[in-house]
Amino acid sequence: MRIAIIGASGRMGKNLIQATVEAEGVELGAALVKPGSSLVGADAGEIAGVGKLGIMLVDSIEACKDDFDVLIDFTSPSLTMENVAFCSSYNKAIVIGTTGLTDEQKNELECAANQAPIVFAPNMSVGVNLTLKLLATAAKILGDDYDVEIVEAHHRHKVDSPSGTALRMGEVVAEALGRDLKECAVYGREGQIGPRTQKEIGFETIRAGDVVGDHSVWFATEGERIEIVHKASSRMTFAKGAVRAANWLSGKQNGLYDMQDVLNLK
Ligand SMILES: NC(=O)C1=CN([C@@H]2O[C@H](COP(=O)(O)OP(=O)(O)OC[C@H]3O[C@@H](n4cnc5c(N)ncnc54)[C@H](OP(=O)(O)O)[C@@H]3O)[C@@H](O)[C@H]2O)C=CC1
Ligand SMILES: O=C(O)C1=N[C@H](C(=O)O)C[C@H](O)C1
Repeated sequence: MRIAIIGASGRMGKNLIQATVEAEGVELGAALVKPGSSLVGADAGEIAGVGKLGIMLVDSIEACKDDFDVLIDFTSPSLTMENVAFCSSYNKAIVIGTTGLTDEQKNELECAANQAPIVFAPNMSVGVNLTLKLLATAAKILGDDYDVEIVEAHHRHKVDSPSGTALRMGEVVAEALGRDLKECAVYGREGQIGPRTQKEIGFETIRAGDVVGDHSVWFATEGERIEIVHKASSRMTFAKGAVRAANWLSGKQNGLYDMQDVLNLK
């Protein structure tokens, strides 16, 4: 599997280059940066701190389309949607880690998946994907007596809120409780808000310093509370998951998959 990484000089991009180089069964085919970037022509390995790889950074996906089988995209929603259109028109696989997509963009992914195999997941770490299973189990056992609150913390540069992972955690818990997250989610309370309603699922966001990604889900009732917590301490956990997903896509039929499929957790 030849992998192309777009957003190669970004926080995740550099980790993705390292994870690709370290993984078996895959190789780095291309690495892309923003059009006009001063990094065009630089060695992708040197940018990622893993030494020379002989793969020069480029700024056009069209120009390197023969150099890869699967694109890994951790960028922004609008760029990701352009890349999805490109990959589906050339029947290339794509692994998407970008968060903050609108409902309309998520629907477009479902259509594009008729023409290309796609893995789309807000969090590629094994730990978070196991946590999603634990959350469904906890919610089913605890039921409506326990208030659910989801607290997430990320670095100061993150642009979307709540995190994609927090939203997915909310969806999993809501589904297990027979609720629709769109109807029961409450974001960032402030002012004279009155008492909590029984079925709401609250989201709180912290943005500070260099936090890689913390998620904590509370189930609280009179007399006790349970907290299910995941803390990422390195972006390599996401990058390794994305490369695993890229490798997993080899020979897969067109369709929309997530990390639960990749990790066989369904
Ligand atoms: N699913 C998961 O497991 C994870 C998901 N994420 C998500 O991944 C996304 C990226 O996060 P992060 O790496 O921190 O963000 P960064 O801003 O560090 O990286 C994004 C990169 O994309 C580049 N870029 C922008 N436009 C283009 C373009 N037209 N062509 C090529 N490259 C372009 C940027 O370049 P420039 O800097 O020059 O603007 C930047 O290097 C976010 O949505 C985040 O939430 C993050 C971690 C884990
Ligand atoms: O932007 C980040 O950094 C992260 N984004 C993802 C999200 O929005 O859930 C995953 C991870 O927590 C890091």
